[in-house]
Amino acid sequence: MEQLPIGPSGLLMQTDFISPEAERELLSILANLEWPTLPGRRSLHYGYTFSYKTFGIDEDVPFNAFPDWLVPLLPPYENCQPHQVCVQYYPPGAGIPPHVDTHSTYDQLYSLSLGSPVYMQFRDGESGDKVDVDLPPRSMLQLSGDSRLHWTHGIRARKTDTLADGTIRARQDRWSITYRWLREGARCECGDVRLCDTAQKHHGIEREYRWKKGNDDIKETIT
Ligand SMILES: O=C(O)CCC(=O)C(=O)O
Ligand SMILES: [Fe+2]
Repeated sequence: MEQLPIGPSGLLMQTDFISPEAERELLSILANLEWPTLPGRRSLHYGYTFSYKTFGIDEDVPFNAFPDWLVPLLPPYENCQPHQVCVQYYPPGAGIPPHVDTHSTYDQLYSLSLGSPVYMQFRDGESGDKVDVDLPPRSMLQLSGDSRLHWTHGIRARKTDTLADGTIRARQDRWSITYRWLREGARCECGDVRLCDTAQKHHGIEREYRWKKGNDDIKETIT
């Protein structure tokens, strides 16, 4: 993994995490999965299920084992397998609102991009800085440090991205595989009252949860 020269600190990428042939095979497997019939972004979940009551894992739902095709795609950088994996499909024009993945619940966070390249936007709510990071297909992205905790990330819902040289790039179908590990003790110590649910709880801040269709473990942040 290499630190990206742009964006918040802690943003690491490994390009060509899989070969173009492996990507082609994978996309034919994904095409045959039973996706929810929704307009816009669609998600499938493996591993543990998120609980809206405890904001941790739902102890009542058994671990949904990783299918064979997913196992070789698990990031090899951590000392255990992820606790939760979310496979998402974005038709052209679909995005994901700016958010941080829940601090208290999740620790490490990785995402593998497949299909269309897309710009992911990182935002620092404090300074107002926005940075567009191009996610090439077959790249593995790690969000750690500031990029994980103190900047939001999201994908604008639009059909094109305008590149740095002014070229307009049409979006095609995109898939991503997001990997999450549970945070030990389910408490985050970062103290960021804007974005951290643990810090907000300490300060008695009532948060407004807005659950997302098809990707329910993500909530809108209060930037
Ligand atoms: O599609 C992606 O690459 C990332 C999606 C995301 O931010 C998430 O699932 O939390
Ligand atoms: Fe996310």
